[in-house]
Amino acid sequence: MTDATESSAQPVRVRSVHLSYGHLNVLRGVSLDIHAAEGVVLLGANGSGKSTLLRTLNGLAQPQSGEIEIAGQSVINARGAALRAIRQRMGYVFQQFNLVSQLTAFQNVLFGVLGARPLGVLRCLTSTATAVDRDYAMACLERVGMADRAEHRPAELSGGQQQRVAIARMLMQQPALVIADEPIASLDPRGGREVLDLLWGIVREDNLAMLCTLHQLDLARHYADRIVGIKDGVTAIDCAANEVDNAGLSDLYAEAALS
Ligand SMILES: Nc1ncnc2c1ncn2[C@@H]1O[C@H](COP(=O)(O)OP(=O)(O)OP(=O)(O)O)[C@@H](O)[C@H]1O
Repeated sequence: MTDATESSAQPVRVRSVHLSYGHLNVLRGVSLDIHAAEGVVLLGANGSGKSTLLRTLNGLAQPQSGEIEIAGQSVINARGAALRAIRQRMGYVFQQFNLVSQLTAFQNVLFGVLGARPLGVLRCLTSTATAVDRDYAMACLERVGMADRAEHRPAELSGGQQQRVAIARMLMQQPALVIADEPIASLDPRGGREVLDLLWGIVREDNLAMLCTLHQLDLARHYADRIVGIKDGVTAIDCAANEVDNAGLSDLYAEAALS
């Protein structure tokens, strides 16, 4: 496949994915599409398999059957350089921020791109990153309003500030697809809204595709283009955010029947 075809390919295409952990059938035929510049919120009760589904997208969890394509590239059975190329397209924002505690905010952002290169950690620590990378890291910090905290370590930052640095680190990767796994679960309501405004604002401005798990239905409706809900291992809801009905959402959180 040519680069031009790859870049125009659908960011995420998941078909009939089945994944079990031993006897626990977590995903029993999940399908999901994310189109270019589309923001999708993934809903589902605790333990319904949202994080597992996210982990299948970058090959960290291996389904027993089904198809997964990221930008037209098959993830299942991808190894080595092919898997690394798929992962480089994806930027992550996690519930627990996952910043390196010994590194400053600036170094953590640099790590977003250097972590995948030879001697990447050393370059972050010894300031041997190129001027281009350093300038871009600072621009990413500026974009999330954290340039004045560039030399602070994570322990010196609030949760909301740490998540801003994590968003800058994600931007440093210049991803085509953003995966955000409960990005506000560790923040208070006001801080959470600020982080979601920032994250979704960047995604919209840069025309990125995003898959974001959330537990707040009002926020899902507010930010998403489309809402996908999983229950009992299958895609129970898949519709435009302004079309999702309350009964469907309540049913999503009614007692699950995983076995
Ligand atoms: N590596 C693993 N080995 C065995 N079981 C696992 C593993 N990872 C997840 N599970 C189980 O799979 C089920 C789905 O977990 P998952 O974390 O995907 O759910 P979730 O929808 O993200 O939940 P939450 O909303 O609580 O974060 C759970 O019952 C969990 O205990």
